[in-house]
Amino acid sequence: MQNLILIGPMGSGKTTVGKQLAKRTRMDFVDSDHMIEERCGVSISTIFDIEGEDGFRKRETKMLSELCERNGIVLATGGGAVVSEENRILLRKGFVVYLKTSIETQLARTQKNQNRPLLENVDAETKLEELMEERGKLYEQEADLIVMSGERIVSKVVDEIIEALEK
Ligand SMILES: Nc1ncnc2c1ncn2[C@@H]1O[C@H](COP(=O)(O)OP(=O)(O)O)[C@@H](O)[C@H]1O
Ligand SMILES: O=C(O)C1=C[C@@H](OP(=O)(O)O)[C@@H](O)[C@H](O)C1
Ligand SMILES: [Mg+2]
Repeated sequence: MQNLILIGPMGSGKTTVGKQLAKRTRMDFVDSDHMIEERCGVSISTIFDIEGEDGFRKRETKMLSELCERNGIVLATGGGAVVSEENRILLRKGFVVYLKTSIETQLARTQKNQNRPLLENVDAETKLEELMEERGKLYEQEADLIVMSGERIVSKVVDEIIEALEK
């Protein structure tokens, strides 16, 4: 069975939607960031502190290559997973769903969470805009399905993905 892979920016809901989608489809849920944290025994922020973004990206590619070997999982990626071509090729083995949102929604949803190092000590709105400038086209290009995930309850987003899969 093909993997269902969620892509999109920070705060688009990949982790949250992925968990519910997995329950509803009776597939296993895997979040690549959580798997990296489990393997390293420290948070994503600590990995960025010690090894920089480059170190994190190497770990992310290694993790994605392992996870994409599995079958029948719902995989929530991190927002930067699409930047590397190597990652994009790996993700294409699955059915890729892009959770699309506005910057305002991303801002509201990421405000409370402390574990997003790219948004620490910077103007978060400017940073999210810059990242979308760089990554927006890649999300669109890699998507087999695009679902709007702003201003909607999680179960509605999941409904829409399941309906599209059944077609
Ligand atoms: N569709 C949604 N409606 C309302 N809140 C949401 C929705 N999707 C996610 N959230 C909330 O937004 C925050 C960030 O979601 P998360 O799943 O961690 O995003 P991502 O993994 O894409 O960065 C969480 O607190 C989550 O509960
Ligand atoms: O956009 C990014 O580059 C990142 C997004 C994060 O995941 P979420 O999109 O799940 O927040 C996490 O992988 C890391 O902080 C880097
Ligand atoms: Mg996440």
